[in-house]
Amino acid sequence: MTVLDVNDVVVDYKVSGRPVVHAVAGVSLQVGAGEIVGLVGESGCGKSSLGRAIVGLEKLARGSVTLDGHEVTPLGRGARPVADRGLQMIFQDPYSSLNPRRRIWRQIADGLPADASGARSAGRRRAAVNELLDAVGLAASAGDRFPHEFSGGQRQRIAIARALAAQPAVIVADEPVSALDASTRAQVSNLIVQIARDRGMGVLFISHDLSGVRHMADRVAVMYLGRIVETSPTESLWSEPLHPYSDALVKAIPQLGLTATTPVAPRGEVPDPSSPPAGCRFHPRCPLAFERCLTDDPALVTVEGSREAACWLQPAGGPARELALLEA
Ligand SMILES: Nc1ncnc2c1ncn2[C@@H]1O[C@H](COP(=O)(O)OP(=O)(O)OP(=O)(O)O)[C@@H](O)[C@H]1O
Repeated sequence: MTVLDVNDVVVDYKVSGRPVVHAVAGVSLQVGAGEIVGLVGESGCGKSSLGRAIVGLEKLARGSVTLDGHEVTPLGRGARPVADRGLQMIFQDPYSSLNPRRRIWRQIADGLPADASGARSAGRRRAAVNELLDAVGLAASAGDRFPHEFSGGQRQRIAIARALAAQPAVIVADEPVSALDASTRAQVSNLIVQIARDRGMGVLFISHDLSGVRHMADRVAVMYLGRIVETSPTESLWSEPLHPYSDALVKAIPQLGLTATTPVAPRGEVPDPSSPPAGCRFHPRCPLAFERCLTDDPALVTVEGSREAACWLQPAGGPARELALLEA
């Protein structure tokens, strides 16, 4: 069941004296209850801008965001704080979003909904906070401490507890584990998966680390220069990427056990989003580009039921199949 429905969202940045940056150029995306959707792509593709727009931290130039059937980001209202309790965001650096001078339990308690009588007693609020601390693997005593007393991984657990306090339907997590060391990264990723499953909560997990996403996401949306170019179930993306850009990202990951395979980064750089290439935005970097790609912009279309791709080679055969044909 779809819980978050992002429809044709556009985010522009206007800086005086400079051309407008079209960071998100018409993105539609859905997240189901209890579903973890990875949003991947190179730096500068617009992932953070999209995530921030979804929770209301960036102004939408066009489009809508619907949560549980209710529009939460009306067009033209402008940027506003994360106002809808049903949508919470976790950031890469939890320290910057925690108040250094307030005890942890109070910061988590701020997110608790008021109960039927309008306010919760201090004792009940503290008990609710203790439950949340327990849910993220921290002792109740952590609530009496201050942010600087915790490691990066523990702070991210606190940020998750604080987001959970509002009982969100969806969490947008923007690179939540990128700043952590490898073992902590796995633990915090696993925690997010477990919480999403236990609570039926949707997660949009933004990451430039495709291999990390592979172990936790049900589905992956690949973003390139402000657009979604492919959405696929995670394993399908791995075994048979439909879009040449997804193909390049998968090939850029060192394959365990295949020491002979040299990872190949997508060639070239992400173009300037203030003047994207004509036709398919990926064509200047695409090894499979042909005439039509230079002039016509491919829409994201359904391929094979649960998969979508924006490529003129689809639905009649993507990069993986192309390769198979060449090798045959
Ligand atoms: N506040 C801003 N003002 C102007 N341009 C911005 C602003 N924020 C982002 N941009 C530009 O918008 C484009 C998309 O940036 P965004 O941070 O959303 O991408 P990203 O995929 O999340 O990259 P990263 O992983 O590096 O954060 C980039 O060209 C970036 O320079």
